[in-house]
Amino acid sequence: MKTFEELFAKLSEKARVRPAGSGTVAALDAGVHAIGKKVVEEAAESWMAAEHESRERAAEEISQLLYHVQVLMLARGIGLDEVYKHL
Ligand SMILES: N=c1c2ncn([C@@H]3O[C@H](COP(=O)(O)OP(=O)(O)OP(=O)(O)O)[C@@H](O)[C@H]3O)c2ncn1[C@@H]1O[C@H](COP(=O)(O)O)[C@@H](O)[C@H]1O
Repeated sequence: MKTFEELFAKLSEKARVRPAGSGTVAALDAGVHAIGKKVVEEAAESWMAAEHESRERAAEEISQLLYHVQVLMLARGIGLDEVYKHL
């Protein structure tokens, strides 16, 4: 388990070190368009799970949505503070 900030730190490190076998590195290499499609896909799955499945399944889909949102941020070089200032 990790917090939103801890996951972002981990993914930032993956982007910097680029370890072999990292799904995050592969996603970053695929680019903003492909990452954006994953964000939309996970958003839809989160919605469907929240409406039709268990709380646990919805939480799982939402965690995947948060992951792909963070990858999108990294792909555009957007830091947490740049997002938080709008909250
Ligand atoms: N939290 C996540 C996480 N959530 C979702 N995903 C990715 O999102 C996919 C889930 O998408 P789907 O439900 O569509 O599953 P799928 O259709 O079977 O997968 P695809 O065909 O779409 O790849 C997973 O297969 C992972 O590739 C994640 N990948 C990584 N993390 C975290 O990121 C860290 C770094 O990961 P790597 O970069 O792979 O080392 C990991 O230690 C985890 O903590």
